[in-house]
Amino acid sequence: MARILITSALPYINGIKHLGNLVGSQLPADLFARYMRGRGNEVLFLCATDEHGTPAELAAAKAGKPVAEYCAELHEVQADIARRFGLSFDHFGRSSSPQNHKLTQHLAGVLADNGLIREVSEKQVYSKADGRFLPDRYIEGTCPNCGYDRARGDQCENCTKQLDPTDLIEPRSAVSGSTDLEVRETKHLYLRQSALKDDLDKWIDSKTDWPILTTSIAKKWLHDGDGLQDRGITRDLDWGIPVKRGDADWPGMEGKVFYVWFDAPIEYIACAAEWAEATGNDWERWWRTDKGAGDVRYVQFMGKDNVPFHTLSFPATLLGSGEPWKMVDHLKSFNYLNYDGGQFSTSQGRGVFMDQALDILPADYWRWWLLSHAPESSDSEFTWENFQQSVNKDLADVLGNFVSRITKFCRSKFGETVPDGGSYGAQEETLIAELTRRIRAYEAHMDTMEVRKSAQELRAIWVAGNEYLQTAAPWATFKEDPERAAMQVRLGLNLIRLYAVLSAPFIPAASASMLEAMQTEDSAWPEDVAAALAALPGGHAFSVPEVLFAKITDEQREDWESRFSGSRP
Ligand SMILES: Nc1ncnc2c1ncn2[C@@H]1O[C@H](COP(=O)(O)OP(=O)(O)OP(=O)(O)O)[C@@H](O)[C@H]1O
Ligand SMILES: [Zn+2]
Repeated sequence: MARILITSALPYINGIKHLGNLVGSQLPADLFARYMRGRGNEVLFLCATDEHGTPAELAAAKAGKPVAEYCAELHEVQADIARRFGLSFDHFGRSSSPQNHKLTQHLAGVLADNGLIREVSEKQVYSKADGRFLPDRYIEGTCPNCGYDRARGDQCENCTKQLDPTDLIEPRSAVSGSTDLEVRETKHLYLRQSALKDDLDKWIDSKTDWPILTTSIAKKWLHDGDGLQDRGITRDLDWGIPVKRGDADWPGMEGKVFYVWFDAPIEYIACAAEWAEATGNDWERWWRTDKGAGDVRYVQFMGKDNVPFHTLSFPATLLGSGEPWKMVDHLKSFNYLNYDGGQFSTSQGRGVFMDQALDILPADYWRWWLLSHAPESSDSEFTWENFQQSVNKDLADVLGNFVSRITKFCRSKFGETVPDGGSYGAQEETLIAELTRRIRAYEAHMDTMEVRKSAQELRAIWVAGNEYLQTAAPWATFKEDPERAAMQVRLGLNLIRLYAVLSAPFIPAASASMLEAMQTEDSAWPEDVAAALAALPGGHAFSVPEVLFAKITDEQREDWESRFSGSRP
């Protein structure tokens, strides 16, 4: 039994996530966690809301709530939706937790002790009306390059020119619109990533099995231009983790907080401490190599935009601390899922959001489509037509139909118990050989987190059962050779249990219904396929389940297509 630590990129707090966020992080992480548990491994699967930073403050202001209250509420909203999507976190924490405050301050202190933090004096725009410093993207004005009047302080989105806030003509606060701005001097802490460049480079080079998407992004940031740059890890904000050096105050840093990208990944560790406190477990045996984490395999899941922070910044924090923290072993990254000819966008409310998805269909329909179309080797696109086709074909016609046919046929000829009698012939031996080959291939793809290939193989496993049923045709056999038909039906009913076990990582609710219909709690992984297909013996009672997957009609598709064509209110 292996020990596997799994984290998903932390969903940001300022709203409900869209299907792109889901398939780029939490959902494939859940697939892997469920699979690894199914194989009998010890798994710790962690996720949390990422709660600090300016966007959270502004979203709270818009909602007319204090930011702490807003975050607490949105955390509950996200936790509830995650549960309804079947995301099987062992703990869903919060980056604002006391555990994360303590650990973030501790790591900053140790980095400073190791000479890896320097103080930098900077000029930043201060808005008197708002009573705060404004991050670049919250300053708007006219672009000096093209004259666009809503250019942001970091970039003009009209002509794409990169800007500094001081380049803008007639700058104003994007928060209040106030033009009463001034440039003030302020001091910040920088993490000396450049000093860790060679160590990081060596560490990345030792990861020979990482996706090219992951290593190419890391290498680009390490070597392009002047190479890896030092990074500011503090901000002039109210909401966040106060800058402290361990337990001690940090002279000159009063009133400042750590930058959200410094504390968010540290929450992966703090989240385990939250879990330990809630459950009485020991978190250090998952995270400290001097305290039992030496045999842990740690896998992270995220979309491509998060890769630099996970391959460079967070490892710089851990390596630089000189403490025996567990470092990531495998980093699975994803390209983007797009929505119907454009991009998913939280700020523009474009696409389908997790709560809306669950309003129209159960989680398994979405889980199957999203995972079987995961944006692995390139970006992929959600269209309603493709969604309808895949769901109807794979889930309704192949898997659902198989379950319905075999259970209903058995009930009509043998009653609701697994029939006795008959023995395997050549056809059954061939099927078992094919299933064995395919299940071993499925395991290999799941082990290496090849999400689409895993889905393809699982579908092929379902198809093999359907084809067997079609050619064995127990309804025809029954007339001449009822014993043989009994054996065919018994095999078919056992296939339902086998499918439930294999499919659980993708479609956990449907799998549970299948096991319930088969009246069994035996969800042992089929190491030996022939033995697995004898798990339900003659005489075992079962029931005919409700329709597992209903087909999506053209009317439904058209209705949803128009309902989700604009932006979320
Ligand atoms: N369209 C997408 N397809 C796949 N993954 C995505 C997509 N958009 C974001 N992600 C990933 O979703 C995860 C959660 O992201 P987060 O909550 O920070 O939202 P985000 O990146 O700000 O997205 P958005 O700007 O659309 O709100 C991250 O790992 C991110 O890389
Ligand atoms: Zn411009």
